[in-house]
Amino acid sequence: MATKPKLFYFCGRGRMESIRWLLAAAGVEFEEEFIETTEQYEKLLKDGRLLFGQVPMVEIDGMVLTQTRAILSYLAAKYDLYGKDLKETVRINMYTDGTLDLMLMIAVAAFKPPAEKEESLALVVKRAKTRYFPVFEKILKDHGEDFLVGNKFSWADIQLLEAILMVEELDASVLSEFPLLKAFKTRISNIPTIKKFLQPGSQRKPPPDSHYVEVVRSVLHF
Ligand SMILES: N[C@@H](CCC(=O)N[C@@H](CS)C(=O)NCC(=O)O)C(=O)O
Repeated sequence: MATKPKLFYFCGRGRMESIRWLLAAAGVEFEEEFIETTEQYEKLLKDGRLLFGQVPMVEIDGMVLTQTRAILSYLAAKYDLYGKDLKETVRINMYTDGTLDLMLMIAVAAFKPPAEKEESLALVVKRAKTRYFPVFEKILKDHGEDFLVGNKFSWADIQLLEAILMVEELDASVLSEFPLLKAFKTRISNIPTIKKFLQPGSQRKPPPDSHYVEVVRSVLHF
């Protein structure tokens, strides 16, 4: 039997969370090793397992993968969540690059001092409302289909739901002007693998708290 993919990261969302979402949505079980100490991180470095000295790192199919987007696109292709041809794939890449940019703003904000953090998170909500969500609302309106690309469930749908839920944690009414995104959220949340991932006790991680921020800071020395 094939071994489960193994994820190496901190015990928090950060750059790994979209990888967890994609695996969970594909119905793939995975193991996690949480980095909690400098010694653990240095061992990974010393053993040459981190290509550019960074995590996320994922062991899968006999490979040691790093670079978040590369890992996500490998998983999307492997689990048939990456469109039926190059034209669908590039659209999925555009949509997921957009939602990754938005979610990275949230991840980075956790490490800022309180006043700056508040300002950054307000900007996230503004960007979601004015830059990102109008685009996805229009895509759904223009083609009238259930999914973002090719009328088929893909990585783009999974990551848009992840982004919507993250922004809703900052502003629960963020979808009030986006009726099609509201319906999309309900639809995608009810896909059985995703529904399961959204239940308490899954490998989904909570928003960053002060403990998470402290661990990352102390392991990475910043
Ligand atoms: N482009 C990389 C960036 C990875 C990255 O910056 N990882 C951080 C943790 S979230 C890290 O390992 N930082 C340590 C360092 O850069 O030395 C990716 O997307 O995976």
